[in-house]
Amino acid sequence: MTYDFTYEANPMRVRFGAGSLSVLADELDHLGLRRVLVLCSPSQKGTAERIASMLGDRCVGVRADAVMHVPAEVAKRSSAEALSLGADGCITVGGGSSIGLGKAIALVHGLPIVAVPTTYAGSEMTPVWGLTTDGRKETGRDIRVLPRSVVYDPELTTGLPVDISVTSGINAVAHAVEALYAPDLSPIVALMAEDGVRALASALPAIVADHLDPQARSDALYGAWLCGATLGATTMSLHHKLCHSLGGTLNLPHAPTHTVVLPHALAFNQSAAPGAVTALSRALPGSGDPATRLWELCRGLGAPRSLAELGMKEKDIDRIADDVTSRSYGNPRPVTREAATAILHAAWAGDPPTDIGQ
Ligand SMILES: NC(=O)c1ccc[n+]([C@@H]2O[C@H](COP(=O)([O-])OP(=O)(O)OC[C@H]3O[C@@H](n4cnc5c(N)ncnc54)[C@H](O)[C@@H]3O)[C@@H](O)[C@H]2O)c1
Ligand SMILES: O=C(O)CCC(=O)CC(=O)O
Repeated sequence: MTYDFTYEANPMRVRFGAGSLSVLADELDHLGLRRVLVLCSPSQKGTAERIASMLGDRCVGVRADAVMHVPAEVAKRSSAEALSLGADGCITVGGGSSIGLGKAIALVHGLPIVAVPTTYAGSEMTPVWGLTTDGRKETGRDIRVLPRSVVYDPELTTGLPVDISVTSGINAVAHAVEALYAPDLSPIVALMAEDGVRALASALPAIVADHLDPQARSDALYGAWLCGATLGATTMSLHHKLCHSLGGTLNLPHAPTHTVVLPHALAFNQSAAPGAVTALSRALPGSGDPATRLWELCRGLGAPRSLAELGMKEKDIDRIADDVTSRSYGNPRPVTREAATAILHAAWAGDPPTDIGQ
């Protein structure tokens, strides 16, 4: 094989292990942080308060108003609070919504983030921020929003409901799938992507069988770390653009939307991404092409199958197709308005994935 690639490692520390929440204060010492604000979603307030009491007077407050897709007004309010409390950093505990709020604050005030992820979304591994203003979600890259330290404690994920575990796990798989056909893929990222998919594809059925299974929870979080790192290292394509448009414009739930759309976007791209097909065929169980294997895996996990069941109306297909074809991004196959409409229609209806346009 002839290699030709660029790879840039993201500067951050990772502490991984059951019970590793106990090293959080060490991480603050390492970064020289003395006055941190803890951010979380409303349902994670208990964990956030536990962290606040562990940290004592090094914690200046808990803010529990993180919500999906980071509405600009929530970001503005939390930034003002961080400033007025004199915070020198933020701890984000929870999923991508909490980390997204920390990133919005970091983008404006440069406050460093220590992330404690409790879903598999992978935002903690990326310099990618997202912000929704007037129903349009914008994303961008800025190294200031990359968490400086990430504490992965699988024990904090045992309470993650099985349905969220499943969809969040497939959200992670989506990062690895699109990394495998990204224009800026490198060999090390390909290894991470394949192993991340393998880890999640074996851990998720075990979590569905027993959500307290410590090995499965550890394997799933390990897979989420790898998949998140691939998102941080590469440029995402059609699948992520479709999901951002569906989430930002129609406020569809992030991880379930990824779960429904991924087999269809992959089915469309497979013929133009032979390397991704080979890697995914090694990593995913079952037989047939990777899109079909993924569809079958999701079926076995009891995941949602259609955008209709997530609340999307058929009449919205045209609007989203217009939006994704008006944006510019790389994709292994050119995306026509007709193809975008057909992919969205199949995902809306919950049809099995087929190679639209062949
Ligand atoms: N910028 C990036 O790189 C990136 C990557 C992935 C996702 N995201 C963003 O992250 C958001 C979605 O993240 P998400 O899917 O993690 O959803 P989320 O953070 O909204 O979490 C989903 C729900 O699960 C709850 N929850 C989280 N951890 C829990 C636990 N251990 N036990 C019980 N409940 C728990 C949360 O409180 C919330 O109600 C979206 O806004 C998405 O755009 C960003
Ligand atoms: O919405 C964001 O913050 C960016 C999200 C992203 O690129 C990964 C995802 O859609 O899961």
